[in-house]
Amino acid sequence: MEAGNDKVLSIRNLTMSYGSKNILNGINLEVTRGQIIGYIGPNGAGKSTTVKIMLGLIDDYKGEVIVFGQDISSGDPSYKKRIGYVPENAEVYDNLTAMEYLVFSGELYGIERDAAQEKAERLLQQFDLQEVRHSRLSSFSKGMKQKVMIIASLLHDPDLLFWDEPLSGLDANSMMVIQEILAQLAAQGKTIFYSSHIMDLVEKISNRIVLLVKGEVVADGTFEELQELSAEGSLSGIFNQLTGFTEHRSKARDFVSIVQGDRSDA
Ligand SMILES: Nc1ncnc2c1ncn2[C@@H]1O[C@H](COP(=O)(O)OP(=O)(O)OP(=O)(O)O)[C@@H](O)[C@H]1O
Repeated sequence: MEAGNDKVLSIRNLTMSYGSKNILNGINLEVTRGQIIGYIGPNGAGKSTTVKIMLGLIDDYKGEVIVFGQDISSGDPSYKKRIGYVPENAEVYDNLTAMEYLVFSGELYGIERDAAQEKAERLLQQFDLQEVRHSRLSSFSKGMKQKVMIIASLLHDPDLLFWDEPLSGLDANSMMVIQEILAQLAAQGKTIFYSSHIMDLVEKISNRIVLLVKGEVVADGTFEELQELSAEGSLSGIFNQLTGFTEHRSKARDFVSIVQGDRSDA
């Protein structure tokens, strides 16, 4: 633990471009232990790019990124041992069985093979997946795969979690369990960075919401604080307003009237 220091992550003036296209335009974020951050924004806003930088996968950024007190540009990868990651899409592992994938993931993080296997078995059982643990991931439903990815990200009991759309495909009961797991992990001082397009869920799960638009943070606060910025009551309404999208009603009205036989161009 970082004695007496609650700061987990610090991003200062982060900019990044692909060729001549500016993707991140000066992001500043300070994150402390126990926060569940809903990291949201329109497609292409730069969410995954920011996460990839924090994971050390992209290094040609400008600005400062400090994780657990370590400037990640120093080249020392040790901070990654304390990170868990659920990628949006992990189909590359489809040919492995659930157990193979989990043991492999555990070993990557330095857990002994037997210990990884035992912990994986117990966690799979919690998600009712023990009977299919030796089946290939390619035969799993989307929600089953997501559960395996979630277990893989937690096997080494990390302090910082990056979850990219982790609950897509999960049924309502499983979502409630995961939501509760996140709350309990955060209460124990873990930090969760959570990217999703499912606004109702972000609203429920996060204790802080960061909205990114065109590579800039346009809102950062609790859901209640964001509500003060907007006339809208729900997070999806706030999202629409702050991203400048206000035509959903007129678009829907036009669409429905065409469906119902309106032949005018109006
Ligand atoms: N490898 C790459 N080469 C060139 N441009 C890229 C690359 N990866 C991402 N981009 C561009 O960077 C921008 C930000 O992409 P990013 O994936 O970070 O967005 P995002 O907010 O995660 O979007 P989504 O919600 O769709 O996942 C987009 O315009 C995308 O086209």
